[in-house]
Amino acid sequence: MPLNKEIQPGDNDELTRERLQATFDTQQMAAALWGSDLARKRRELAKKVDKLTVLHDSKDMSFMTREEKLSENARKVVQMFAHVADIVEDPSDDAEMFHLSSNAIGHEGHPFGVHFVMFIPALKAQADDEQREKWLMPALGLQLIGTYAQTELGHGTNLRALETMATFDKATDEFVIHTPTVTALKWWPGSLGKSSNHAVVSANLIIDGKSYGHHNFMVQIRDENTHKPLKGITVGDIGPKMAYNASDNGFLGFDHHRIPRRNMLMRHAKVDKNGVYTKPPHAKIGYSAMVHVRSVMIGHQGMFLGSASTIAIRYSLVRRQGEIKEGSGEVKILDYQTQQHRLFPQLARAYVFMFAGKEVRELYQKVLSDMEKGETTLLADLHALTSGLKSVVTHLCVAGMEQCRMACGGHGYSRASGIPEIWGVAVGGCTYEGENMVMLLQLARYLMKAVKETKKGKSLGRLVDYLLLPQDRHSLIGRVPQGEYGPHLAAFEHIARRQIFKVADELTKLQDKGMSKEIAWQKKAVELQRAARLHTRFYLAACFHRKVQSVVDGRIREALADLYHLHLNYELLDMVNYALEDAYLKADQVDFIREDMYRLLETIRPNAISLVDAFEFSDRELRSVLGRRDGHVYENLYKWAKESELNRADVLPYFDKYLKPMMLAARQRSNI
Ligand SMILES: CCCCCCCC/C=C\CCC/C=C/C(=O)SCCNC(=O)CCNC(=O)[C@H](O)C(C)(C)COP(=O)(O)OP(=O)(O)OC[C@H]1O[C@@H](n2cnc3c(N)ncnc32)[C@H](O)[C@@H]1OP(=O)(O)O
Ligand SMILES: Cc1cc2nc3c(=O)[nH]c(=O)nc-3n(C[C@H](O)[C@H](O)[C@H](O)COP(=O)(O)OP(=O)(O)OC[C@H]3O[C@@H](n4cnc5c(N)ncnc54)[C@H](O)[C@@H]3O)c2cc1C
Repeated sequence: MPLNKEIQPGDNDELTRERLQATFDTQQMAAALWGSDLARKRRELAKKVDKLTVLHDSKDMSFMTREEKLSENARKVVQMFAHVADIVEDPSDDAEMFHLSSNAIGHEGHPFGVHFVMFIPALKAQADDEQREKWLMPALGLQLIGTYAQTELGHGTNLRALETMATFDKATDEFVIHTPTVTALKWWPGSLGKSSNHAVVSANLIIDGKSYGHHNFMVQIRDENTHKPLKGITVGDIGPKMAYNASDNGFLGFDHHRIPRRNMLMRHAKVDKNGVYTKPPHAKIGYSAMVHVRSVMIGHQGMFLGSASTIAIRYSLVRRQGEIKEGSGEVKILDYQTQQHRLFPQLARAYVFMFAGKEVRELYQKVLSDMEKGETTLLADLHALTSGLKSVVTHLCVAGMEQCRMACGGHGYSRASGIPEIWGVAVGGCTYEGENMVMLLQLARYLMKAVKETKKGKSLGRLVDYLLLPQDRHSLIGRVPQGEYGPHLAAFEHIARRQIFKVADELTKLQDKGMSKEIAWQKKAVELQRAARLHTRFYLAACFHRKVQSVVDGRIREALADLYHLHLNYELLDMVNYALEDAYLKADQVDFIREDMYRLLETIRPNAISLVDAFEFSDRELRSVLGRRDGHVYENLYKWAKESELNRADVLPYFDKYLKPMMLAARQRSNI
């Protein structure tokens, strides 16, 4: 059977020749990346969106003001819901809906961004049956627009310091929601500024003067018809951001605003009409919407890096600059070893982040169904895993995307490349849903607990059972037959385990000297977050291994294995200092890793375009002139530049207003 190679009439010949070299079928690789069902659905929905002009951008968003962006994406999201039944197979499938929104709307935000990613998940996990009936159904039916208002101007990380109050008034059976200070203003919630009319609000529950910590409350903030803020509510937009500017992240204040008692989300924690409080089965069950987003972010971030890699690799096959052999003509920039070394490891990361995203979603679904039954044993594992992955993946994604941008030279800096916007959206992920450093320390807590269990000969679970294994003193990399990569994965494991035990021992020593647990933790915090990173990078490498092993088709497995082996080599070199510290690796082994990595760059080179084609991003979804599937970059860059708002007239008013009078005056002075 012929292999699918994504060749279409009118394509740039250079790219066609590249595509013909592929050793595998791109549609089968897409199935490995997305899952065969989702890959098929993506392909079909992209075709349908192409035909539905109401879903198309009315102009490039780079040339729009914020208000135009908000209005444009509100228009498109409404059209998207109006046509949803004709486009997707299952509107309740988050993954399919995400791809529809990615094609039709892009990633700059829209009024329902937080509605679907946090508001609804919060209701699903925390509202009781009656409350689900009251709010979840209307929310799913788009009768209201919700947001998730937790962060305040003064505090985002330290949730225990949130100041918004929900004081129970027994006499009226209501909560009084109040913002006591300026720092207590809710700040940042997506779509709050101008779009939402409801919010899940985190506030301190106070009953008879006693605080029970923050809980979630449903608050209507705007009138459903006039959209004006309700009495006692102040709400607005927090202003422009690095990116994500089609989202109206907002502020929100309450002046003794009253809501019924039953507006507290009461699936787990409860308050009855007498003010009697019932504790939830797990203290952090109210954090479930955050865990939900952290779990979806992994795959999304992989997709962002996949988009940037697609743009940079396709462009690097069109762009020619300089000669390798004098007189033999300018080469494609992807033929430079430095360009391959810059881009292929990012491509490999994009692949593994997408695989890890799938694994973590499966664990999330399991925990969610357990929670329905009041079972919370796996919550700590999920929290630890998502905290580490969220931090490592977002960090490596933005570092990788920056490599992609630089690899496109000057044109990468233009918004026409599409990279600045996706970079800006992805980098937000380092901060939202828990600042990365803070979340790494959450994982470190879990790892330190795991060490304690290990010392008793027990394991906390599958994610950390490698801590029970003995340490090898020396690596076998380069000491076993060429082509065996078991020792590479063992090196990730060794490095993580060693750092985890090292910092655990250091903490114990400090405490043995009389230092308090908290101060010892501070003294070792940098080392602790390193342990969390190394653990997560081991998890990612092991996840890549699991994926390669699971692929049945030989050609796909071989092409994926090349990426996997590159990943092992590149990441090991990135963290090689840890393996040199205890002489686990010797200098000749580091050289071996390097040489093997250079060999793999050459092996991957002929498959490069097909490895990015396999993401199957449509041009509409990619929104990049450089990353166009057909490779016709230059004529389209020129066309794009002509759309610039500055080109609407040959002479703009500021010339006559400022520059001309200055030059005239200067000329007059020089004539005197
Ligand atoms: C259809 C799909 C469309 C998708 C479209 C996607 C586009 C979307 C784009 C953008 C959307 C952006 C949306 C962004 C939203 C937000 O940012 S919402 C706000 C998020 N805020 C945070 O993440 C705050 C971070 N802070 C915290 O989570 C916590 O404060 C903390 C740092 C974890 C500490 O909490 P706390 O002080 O309460 O707890 P500790 O005392 O430190 O720890 C006590 C123990 O609890 C354990 N713990 C903490 N959290 C959890 C949890 N979630 N689950 C389980 N266990 C938890 C912690 O580990 C401690 O355990 P131990 O005592 O055993 O060690
Ligand atoms: C694009 C975007 C969208 C958002 N959407 C929402 C939303 O929909 N709803 C919502 O409620 N919020 C939202 N947020 C807010 C977001 O969740 C918070 O900004 C985030 O949790 C970080 O909190 P912070 O801003 O208080 O940072 P800070 O905690 O002030 O962090 C500043 C620095 O202090 C360090 N630090 C803080 N605490 C510790 C610690 N314990 N140990 C070590 N270092 C520490 C951090 O590592 C960081 O370097 C959004 C934010 C962004 C950027």
